[in-house]
Amino acid sequence: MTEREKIRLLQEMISQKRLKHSLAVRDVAVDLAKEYGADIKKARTAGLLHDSAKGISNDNLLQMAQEFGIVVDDVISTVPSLLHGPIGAKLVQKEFGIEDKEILNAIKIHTLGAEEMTILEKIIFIADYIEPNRTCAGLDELRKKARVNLDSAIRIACDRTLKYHIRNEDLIHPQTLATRNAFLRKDG
Ligand SMILES: Nc1ncnc2c1ncn2[C@@H]1O[C@H](COP(=O)(O)OP(=O)(O)O)[C@@H](O)[C@H]1O
Repeated sequence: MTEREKIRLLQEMISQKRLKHSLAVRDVAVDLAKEYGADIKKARTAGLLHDSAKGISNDNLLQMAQEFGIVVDDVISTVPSLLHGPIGAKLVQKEFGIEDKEILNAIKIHTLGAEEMTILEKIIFIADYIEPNRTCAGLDELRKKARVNLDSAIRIACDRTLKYHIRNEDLIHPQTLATRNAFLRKDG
């Protein structure tokens, strides 16, 4: 499938706004892949397709998780949109015919991260966070950090997510804290 064909299919799955975000994540991921010597083609594909499941309703995400045998923990059952990474990886395999494990895993874990991440996984995680359409305060500093120290940028991104959800009095998935602690150690 060419990239143009991928974009055409993706357009049927997600909103225009989400497509704009996906194209921007693709571009930032490519820049970071060049910076860090990662596989540019894989970064491009994973960046473009990371939010393929973002247009699926919570009820359908939960049903698909059951069909795919994806574990739904306590927090995820309350915040089913956390499934869009794992379900997205399955969809990208099924609908786009992508079999590359590294691409699929980068899509799977792009929201919560993991204690150990490949360079591609780190790039997709942080590109999603810093792409230029995101306008939250203080992001420019994180954008600069991502160019010089990916591990530190991931730790800061997790801190920001944790603070945001605490401020909102939201339920928080513990994987963000586990990712944050692991990257604090790497960084320190
Ligand atoms: N650690 C977390 N705990 C609970 N909810 C989270 C956590 N991280 C993200 N979320 C929520 O999961 C959903 C998907 O997250 P994300 O992909 O970061 O959203 P977006 O790309 O729309 O900003 C959002 O509703 C977000 O608020």
